[in-house]
Amino acid sequence: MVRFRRGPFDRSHRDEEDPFAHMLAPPSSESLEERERRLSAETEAQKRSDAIDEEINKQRMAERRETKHLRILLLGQSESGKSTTLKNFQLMNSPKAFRNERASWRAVVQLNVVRSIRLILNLMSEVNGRATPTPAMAHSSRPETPDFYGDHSVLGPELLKLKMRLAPLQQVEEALLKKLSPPGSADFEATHLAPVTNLPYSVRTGKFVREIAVHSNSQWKGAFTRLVTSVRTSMGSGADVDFTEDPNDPGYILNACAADMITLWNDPVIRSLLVAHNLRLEDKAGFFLDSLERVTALRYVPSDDDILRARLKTLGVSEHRFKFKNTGNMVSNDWRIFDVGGARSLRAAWAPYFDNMDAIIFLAPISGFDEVLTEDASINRLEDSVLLWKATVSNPLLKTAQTVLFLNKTDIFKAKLDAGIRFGQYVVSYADRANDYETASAYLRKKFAGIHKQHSPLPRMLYCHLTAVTDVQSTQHVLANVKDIVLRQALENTKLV
Ligand SMILES: Nc1nc2c(ncn2[C@@H]2O[C@H](COP(=O)(O)OP(=O)(O)OP(=O)(O)O)[C@@H](O)[C@H]2O)c(=O)[nH]1
Ligand SMILES: [Mg+2]
Repeated sequence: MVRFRRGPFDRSHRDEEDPFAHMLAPPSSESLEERERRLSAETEAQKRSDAIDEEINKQRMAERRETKHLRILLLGQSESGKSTTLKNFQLMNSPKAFRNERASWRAVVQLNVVRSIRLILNLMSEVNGRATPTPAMAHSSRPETPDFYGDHSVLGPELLKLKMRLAPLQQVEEALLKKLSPPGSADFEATHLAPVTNLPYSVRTGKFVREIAVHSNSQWKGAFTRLVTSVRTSMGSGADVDFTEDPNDPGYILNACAADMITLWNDPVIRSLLVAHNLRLEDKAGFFLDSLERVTALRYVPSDDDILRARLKTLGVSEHRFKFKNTGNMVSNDWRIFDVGGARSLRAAWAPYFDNMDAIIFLAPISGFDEVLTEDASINRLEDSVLLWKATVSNPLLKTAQTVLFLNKTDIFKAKLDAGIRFGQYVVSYADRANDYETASAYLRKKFAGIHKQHSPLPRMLYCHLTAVTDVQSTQHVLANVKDIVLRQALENTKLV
């Protein structure tokens, strides 16, 4: 019979083959007394060995607690409010550091202002272009809208002069972009807004006008280090920050254009033109036109609220580290929060971060029910959020993560419903239910919860909040709640509860 060796732990042959077995065996002449002494010594040795093992295990556990950080991933479409939520975390955790960065955000607010004004100027150019059709336009295949020749009559000479006087804003834009991302840096292309063109408005606002964006791992705030170090009060109003020391500060031109910008924004003709073209600037990201006097002041330093409202698109994925004080030391107080770029083309970069997340915060901006995606005008924003939510909750890599849903931008959602925009016109299944905030938000809550329940690979809780993450107070409350949920789960995971 052929015998197979079954491996190193095959006991049937061990004694014959182990060269130490013979040496370690008790002597054959061992007396009963000697045997007892030997066994007692062996028991003692075993106890010591067990104690050492236990100590090593304890150390390992402690090390694991120290190195195992709690991980939260922020997900959602572009402009859903992920980076704004991150700013709230920063404000909650280290308000001093957050406020020390005010100087950096000043340029972003200024860029936001320029962008809003440029949207108005672009619209004026288009309307003006219609007033004096070139022969090419006259033969253009572009369908004539009923107001094709009508708009020009409303743009009087005063408005046209105003438009010319605001032309230097383009220089401001260039200067600010250079500050945020110097030429040659990886961000220059991404941050660069296209110059004002004569392309039709719909085309310019679609593909050709790039949004201000900064790569998540770039050091754009570093460009402002000199200014940051000159911020002498980190908590105060920043009144003693002197930007006027810099002769090239774009704030000079912006300040000089302030009165004209205010006149333009408050002009009733411009307002009705915006309404006629369905351009609700006040709902757009980075809207500061109602605070022009304040934000164009030479010594302007953004408030907390301004920083939360400032819009800077994220490219890539960025990791942010926090040390939160926990109750007790059962779990790590080391937190990592991951902020991703939400535009469609950037979503492929998310997947490597799905593994091992303690929680995801998914932001669905419910105010987008009547809007389309900037990157793809054929897709309704709310529909995109719903599909993204479904894909997220059904992802097997995220099955053990706690799911927190923020139905965000409730302030804009409410304002739209109050203004008479009908939810049921865009969400057919809503039919003719009441067009009020309570009914519509409850409907959305139920729909998102239904998808979560139906598509989660494992049964799990859903923590859903109606949020406006630009509102610091209510958001801090919600985030404290999220922190508790993550901590509680982490404690359960360590089987210490
Ligand atoms: N009114 C209002 N504005 C909001 C709210 N949440 C975010 N915003 C604004 O919407 C804009 C977009 O928010 P971000 O946080 O930059 O969006 P994001 O999800 O990080 O977008 P990407 O970086 O492109 O993926 C910013 O100007 C915010 O201030 C909200 O609840 N209400
Ligand atoms: Mg972002």
